[in-house]
Amino acid sequence: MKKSLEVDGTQNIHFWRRLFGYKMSMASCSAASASLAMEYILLPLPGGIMATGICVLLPTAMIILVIFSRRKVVTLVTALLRNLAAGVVGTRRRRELSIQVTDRAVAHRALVQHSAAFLDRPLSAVPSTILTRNRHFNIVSAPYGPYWRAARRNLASNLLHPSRLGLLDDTRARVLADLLRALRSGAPAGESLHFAMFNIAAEMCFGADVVSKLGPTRLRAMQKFNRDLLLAIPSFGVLVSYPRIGKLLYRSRWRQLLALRRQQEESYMSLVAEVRSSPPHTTGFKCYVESLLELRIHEDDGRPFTDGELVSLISEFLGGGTESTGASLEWTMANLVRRPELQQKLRAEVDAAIVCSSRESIQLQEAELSRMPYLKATVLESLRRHPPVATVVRHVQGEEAAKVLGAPSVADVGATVEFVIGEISLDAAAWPDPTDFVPERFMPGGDGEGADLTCTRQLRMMPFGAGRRACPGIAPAMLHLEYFVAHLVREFEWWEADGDDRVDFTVLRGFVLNTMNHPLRARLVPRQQTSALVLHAS
Ligand code: HEM
Repeated sequence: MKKSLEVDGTQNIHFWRRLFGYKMSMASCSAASASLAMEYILLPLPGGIMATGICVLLPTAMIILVIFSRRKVVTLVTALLRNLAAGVVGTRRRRELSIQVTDRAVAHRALVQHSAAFLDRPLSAVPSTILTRNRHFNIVSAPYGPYWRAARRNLASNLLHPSRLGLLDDTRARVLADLLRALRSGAPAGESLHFAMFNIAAEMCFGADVVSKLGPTRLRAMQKFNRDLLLAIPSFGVLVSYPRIGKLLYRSRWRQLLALRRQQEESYMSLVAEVRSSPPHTTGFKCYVESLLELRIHEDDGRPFTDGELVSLISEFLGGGTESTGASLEWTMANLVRRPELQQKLRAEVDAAIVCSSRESIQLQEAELSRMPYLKATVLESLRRHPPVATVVRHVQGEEAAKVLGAPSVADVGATVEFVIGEISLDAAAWPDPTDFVPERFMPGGDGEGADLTCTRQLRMMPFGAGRRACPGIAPAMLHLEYFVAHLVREFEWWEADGDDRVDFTVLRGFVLNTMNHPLRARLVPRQQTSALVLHAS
């Protein structure tokens, strides 16, 4: 197995880290080093020498570690046994490369210019694909083909298309009112922002009537198990690669997976039944579930989605779409709390737009938002500096991919390729002082003026991915981020809290998304003049 590859911005990453996930390799330095020692020293050797090596390495490592800590010995032995049982077998079976791309030119070449060779993702670690042995897909996990096309087309053109977003004005207004009420009564900022994004997605998914019957307690419970699932996904990786052995060795993970899936099925299918029994919408906004129930996959004998597929698609919609938007909203507000001068500049723009508004409504509409360049610049800078999704992942094999990656063996053995979104958008050649938070970059005359989020022309940041499998949720995500940021700075002055509640930009590691490790806390001072401005305008 080729151990290290540094070609044109790509590099091989450790098999063991991929196998056991970030948490595992970080859990104990000794276990991680032993894993790496095995990977580098033992695995390339013939069976007999390898076994002898393990016999030498294991007792030596134990003797050294006993001197330091007994607890570490236990961790090491457990890790080694698990590595031996699952990993060694696996390494001998699948000698695929694992490649990281941090160079934006390589990313553009691969994902946009040669997108046909970069269409599939590796096996997904979501419960549905593990439990059904890769038969129930959602859009993210589906291989490029008829099922993916039908499901993606339905989502992108029926629900998320920019022309449909105006139909959600009432939903946005309702969720905003709930959010402002919660913040005025002292609810914690970070959690409230995430819940607001979940609330919008739930209405888009099941319709306003069904969600209003649910009530906030059940909605919060749904949000919680969605988040628990996203938190657990990295640890399910081993169950995907080695379902049989993984199930035996990681019993608690297996039980957690079953419990999460059961919760999803019970909760979502009862709501699907309610949507089914409601009269269909002939005009206005049609919720996601309604569109899924009507859809037939023509390329697959015109069949409808199965219940298992419905649960997976709903889970993806509620989980992926809301946690990423919620994380981005939280990062944006955290930067505005830390930098009051940016907040002031943004507020001046928002206030000016409201004074100029000819309507009585206090809700900012898409038309007004589109006339706020500094608002858009702030959201874009937040997505560049704190991209909520950490990596774009592809599974590739064949000549074309091998050529683009500069790794000839990819043609035969294949590779998992991770495009590291955060590093790509911190390229100092594209952005001066890349780690600074500077919305002005995206204003007229700035380096990022006219930034292309679809990355078609050029790739300088890729928060929504790139190519044919890029995120279909760009339009609603941008609209909701701009809408909520504008109203939040209009309604409150956001000041930094004291002590432990000061803004902490540490990222929660080991999660599939880049969210704040310490949820945002802030001191919110309601602004009285807002309603006066609106009255003046009307
Ligand atoms: C700030 C918010 C969001 C960010 C940063 C984000 C980011 C991403 C990224 C990086 C990908 C992978 C793209 C690739 O592989 O090239 C993705 C895929 C996807 N996103 Fe989003 N997303 C956001 C919001 C949403 C929303 C609101 C939805 C809608 C419910 C959504 C639905 C999806 C789906 C279905 C895919 C899979 C696309 C496919 O495989 O064809 N996302 N997103």
